[in-house]
Amino acid sequence: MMLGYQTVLLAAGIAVLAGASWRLLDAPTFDRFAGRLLRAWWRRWAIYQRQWLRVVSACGLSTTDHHGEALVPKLVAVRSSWVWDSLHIRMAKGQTAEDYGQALDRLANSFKARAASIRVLKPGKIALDFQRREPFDEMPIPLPAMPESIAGVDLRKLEIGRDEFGRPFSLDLAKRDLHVLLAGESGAGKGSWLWSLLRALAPMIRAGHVRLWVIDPKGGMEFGSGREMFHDFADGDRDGLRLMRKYVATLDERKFELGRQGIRTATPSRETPLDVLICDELAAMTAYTDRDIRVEFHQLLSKALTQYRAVGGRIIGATQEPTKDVVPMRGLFPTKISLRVDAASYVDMCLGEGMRDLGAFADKIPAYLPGVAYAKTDGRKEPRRVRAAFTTDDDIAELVAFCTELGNVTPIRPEIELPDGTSSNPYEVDFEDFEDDGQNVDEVEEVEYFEGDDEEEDIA
Ligand SMILES: Nc1ncnc2c1ncn2[C@@H]1O[C@H](COP(=O)(O)OP(=O)(O)OP(=O)(O)O)[C@@H](O)[C@H]1O
Repeated sequence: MMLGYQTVLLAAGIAVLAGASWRLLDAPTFDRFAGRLLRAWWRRWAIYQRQWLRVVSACGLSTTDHHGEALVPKLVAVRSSWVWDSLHIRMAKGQTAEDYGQALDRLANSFKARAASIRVLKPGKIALDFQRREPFDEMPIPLPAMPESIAGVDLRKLEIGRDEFGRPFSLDLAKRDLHVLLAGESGAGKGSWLWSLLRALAPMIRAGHVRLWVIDPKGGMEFGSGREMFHDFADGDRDGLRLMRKYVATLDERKFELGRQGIRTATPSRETPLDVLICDELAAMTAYTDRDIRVEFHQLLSKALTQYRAVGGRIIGATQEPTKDVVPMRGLFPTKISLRVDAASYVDMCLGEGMRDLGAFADKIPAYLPGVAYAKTDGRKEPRRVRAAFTTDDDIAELVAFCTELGNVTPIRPEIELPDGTSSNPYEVDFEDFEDDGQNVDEVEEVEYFEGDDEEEDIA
């Protein structure tokens, strides 16, 4: 049966209307499933293919063969994400990727791109990546309000910042983001990610349901101001090893204790707190230190990453160089975050093989946008571009005051050397001496954080 042109027009109209409403209602999922295909198709024909010949000629990328015939590189495919367009190109005979590298700025200007980069896909084939927009230029990232009580903390949704569509971005320390690796060069904004996470956990820290073990081996530069709210703190490499030993011994003990009781998973509480270990510069513990520290730390860290998930062990490791020497165990971190990194090769080292090809151009994050990162979580193929909110020194002071006001955080007390050569902790208190009058504990309903409902997270 022949369809009348009115029917075809009507069907097309309905499809356009449905697409437009979908985009309006949920731009991110529209982009993920339909937008990027439509956009790639549209941009290929409307922009790149139309201007291709002119641009490659103007940029000196077309040549001639011995008959004087033009040899022109071929545009074979266009892929498009919200921020980047990738042009797959078969180079003309006699060309190398280097030729395109030298013409990169000219190509970017010709296509009005903000930045460009080149990748070799296979012999004879390259990808040119053009950044079209910078969503974070215009987007303020509000610091999420600090939850007031532990009832307000959902371990599955610890808000850190916003993604490139302006949606809240959260980490899930209950199930998905059990250990997190953060890579970023100096000044890339690793601190903003770490402090945002602590802020989201604040009431649980205050109640003693989350304990923080912090190794800041660069002399306490990043975390020194928070030491009062940490269960344990080390500002050097040898002390970091001491802390790590203690962490592993504590969780080992808990693992065996719960095992003896037949409990397979622990619920965060004062008895079985979520023990979050943060190491601000892994390289200082795993690479640039004495061999004895390196070897033992590496062994303990690998153990901590593999054995304590169910009993409340979480590791957040940060590094400037996500190389094999520094983080040989990076495959054990289910969630990886790459802020601005020094080298293109660091992107896949941090996020995993092939992530840069999927659009995680972390080496191209502009220096004027600290806190922007690509986040790769298990179970999701593509990385997401995200910016963490910025926690100022005043916010940190407020956080520390809040977390310590009930006195549930074990204070860091230095050991002092006694005249007889032994050492003692002058502040050590035997807690058995005190009756717990229940005043210092937040009222909470018991929530099973590690097992239980499988409610879908908001962001697929
Ligand atoms: N999310 C953010 N939003 C806005 N500005 C930020 C953000 N994160 C960091 N900054 C700015 O960038 C500066 C450097 O950030 P930060 O010290 O966190 O980097 P870093 O990666 O921890 O560096 P280093 O490894 O040298 O400690 C901060 O002082 C702040 O001014």
